[in-house]
Amino acid sequence: MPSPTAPSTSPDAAALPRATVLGYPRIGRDRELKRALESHWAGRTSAADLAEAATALRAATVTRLRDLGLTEPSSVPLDFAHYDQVLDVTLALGAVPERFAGLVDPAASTPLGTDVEFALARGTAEQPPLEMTKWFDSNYHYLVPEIGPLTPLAYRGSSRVAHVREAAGLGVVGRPVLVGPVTYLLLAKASADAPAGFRPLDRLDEVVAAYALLLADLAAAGAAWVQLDEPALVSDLWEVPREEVTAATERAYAALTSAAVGEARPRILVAAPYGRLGCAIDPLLAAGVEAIALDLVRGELPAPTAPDGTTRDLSGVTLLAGVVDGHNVWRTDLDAAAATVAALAGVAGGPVGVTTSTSLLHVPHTVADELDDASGDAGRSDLGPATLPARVAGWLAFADEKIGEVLAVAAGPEAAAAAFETNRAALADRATAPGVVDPAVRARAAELSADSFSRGPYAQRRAAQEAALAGLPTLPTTTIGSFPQTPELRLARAALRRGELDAAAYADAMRAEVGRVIALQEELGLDVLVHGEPERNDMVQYFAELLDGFAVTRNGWVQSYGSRCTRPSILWGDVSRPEPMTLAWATYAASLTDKPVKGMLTGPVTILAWSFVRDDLPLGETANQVALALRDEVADLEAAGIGVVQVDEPALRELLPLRSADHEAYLDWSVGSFRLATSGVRPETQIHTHLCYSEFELILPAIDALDADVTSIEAARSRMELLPAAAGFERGIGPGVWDIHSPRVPSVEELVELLGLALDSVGERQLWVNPDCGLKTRGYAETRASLENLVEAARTVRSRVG
Ligand code: MET
Ligand SMILES: [Zn+2]
Repeated sequence: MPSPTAPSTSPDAAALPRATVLGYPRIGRDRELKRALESHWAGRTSAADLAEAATALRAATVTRLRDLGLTEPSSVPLDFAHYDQVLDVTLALGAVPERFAGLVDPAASTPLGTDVEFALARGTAEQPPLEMTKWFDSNYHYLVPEIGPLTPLAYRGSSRVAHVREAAGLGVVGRPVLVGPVTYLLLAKASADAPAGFRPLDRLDEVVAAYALLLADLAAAGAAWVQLDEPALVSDLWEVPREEVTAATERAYAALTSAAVGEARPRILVAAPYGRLGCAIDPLLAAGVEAIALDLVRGELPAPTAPDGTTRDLSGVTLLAGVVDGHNVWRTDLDAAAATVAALAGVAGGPVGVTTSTSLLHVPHTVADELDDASGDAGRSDLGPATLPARVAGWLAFADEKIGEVLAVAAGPEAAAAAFETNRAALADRATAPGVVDPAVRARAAELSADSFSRGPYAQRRAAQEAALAGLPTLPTTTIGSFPQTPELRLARAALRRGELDAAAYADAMRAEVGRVIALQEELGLDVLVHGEPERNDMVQYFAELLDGFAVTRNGWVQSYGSRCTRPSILWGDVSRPEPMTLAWATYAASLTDKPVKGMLTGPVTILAWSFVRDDLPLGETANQVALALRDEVADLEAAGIGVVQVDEPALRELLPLRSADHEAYLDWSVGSFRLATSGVRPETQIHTHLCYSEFELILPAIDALDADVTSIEAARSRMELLPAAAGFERGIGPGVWDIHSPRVPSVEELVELLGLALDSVGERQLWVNPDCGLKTRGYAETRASLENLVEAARTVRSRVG
């Protein structure tokens, strides 16, 4: 075991700062990066213009972080990426998939440019981009590396080196941040040409050799510390068994620390955000990394003994206590955080640093942008009227405010007495504010019994539904809910927001669209119709705006992927439904046709997953509150004669905890909340659900337990791969046959073929015919052509099965 070089905790250049953050939003307070990227992609600006804008944004960020108080050496994280931090490592390693090889000169070892970067991120006319998937349990998406036995893996230079020099030019010793080698390879998938059994982790040694060169480059540029993010260590969701992950971690970091600190490398901080590190700390200790950042919001203090009974020696390592939540927007309880830091110092046997639990990538820039200009607190006049109640804003800390919290905790309750005092007052205000606890909501939740979560036996429901929906053919056709969001619809919404269109005129425009969507579906011959969701800006925000207990921000943008941002709602109080939310649209649509119209709701888990949730109530209880509001909506729809209701849960897989030990509890409350929302109906009312975006094998039993009468699920891209595993399903299932992620129109033949594959696994009485997901991002040309083919394919297969 290499002997660790312990950094001292005295304030010299080698010491890790007492206060830092693991990362900062990259998109810019006014989404400068988004605009710079999109105008470059649209051909309006050159690569040099983009580089200039990005340099200016980095300089503004470094200066801002310093001005906010991150003044110690190495306390400012340098984590800027044009598009994605995982893609940055792919570029540094030259790990370009074979299909893009033509873009790269293999002989040269120069850094890859933005042409290659954006080809991998966005695809080219000929080649599809890297796949994109969710980053741990966040709503950020990274680009999945594709690694095979022959994929190039040699250091080609990293943009971080220039970023270190830029910061130095501003008088700041920055701390470059990179995804670590173990996490990089665990996030990768085997390339299409890799032999069976090949795993990207098999190429660890080459990747580590490349990182060693990168580290040397960073040291030469003046970096005293580097931060390597290893969130993979807190997760069990890998195909590679944990012992192998542990062994790989020790091997990788022993190799990296074997170089001398100084010219050959900076000191190494390994960050383990998003959960409990547990025993995965041992290989890091054994390898002698200089510092480890622990997520103490989700995770816990290291136990004094390792599983083998030996005492853990923490004397050689600096620990950073991640006590400020990087993943949510609430003010930290500073007293509790200070106590946790003290407890960690007790375990560590010496002083520890203070940081965020994760990068601040997941929260907006600053609460100041949500305050009314009149508040005088840096209010912005260019953002329109404030949308967040001022009182709620007082309970929040976004990225900039969280930096203040880290500094306050590091200083301690005496030195930062004023900050602690303000904090206590804000927390007390939140605890007692009306709406945070709504006695009527709590009373209703307390009355729930097992009956509230279950419907009658399926056989009985099926018979009742067959009678109620007697006009439906076998293999009924339907869509997932949304129809194309045309420029006219977006313009109408913008005009409503600006006050140029009044609510009545807006509603008329939406009703007209519902009329067009119903007429189109009748013309195409679809069987179960939808109203098309024209009135919804977003499938979660639409409900958040109508439910009590939620607030929306005006500038609370968070990067979702590349240049895309979302503005999650903030769930701050007990949830209830002041009035029906979708009823008028559904009944209007139903009045235009004799065919069944499917009501359309977003499920409780998805509403929580895509909002900032409260931290003062267990998620399961919040989910039940949302479920009860939805249950009332379902009841209203049923009473108004809507006999089919779909409750979408595309995020069911996304919230699955990273540790297997936590799965059961999660699936219990998440499945429970869906059942609570949907089980109040009569047997003849048909409940649908819809899932997409993820691989669902792992949670098939939970999907079954939702007990929906019909489940539509994304399946076209994977060519029905999931279905054999779903063979035990007895209820209706609609595997998507049209991949709606591109404008490509699937032919009747290929749709027939996919339906044939589906029928290998599920019975013809169970099979529904539908696209993979909603059509809101599609245009009408391909929508019409694809749905025509879909209806035709269903007819063809129907005539075969009789
Ligand atoms: C991401 S799932 C989307 C479901 C929604 N009903 C729609 O059709 O858009
Ligand atoms: Zn979907």
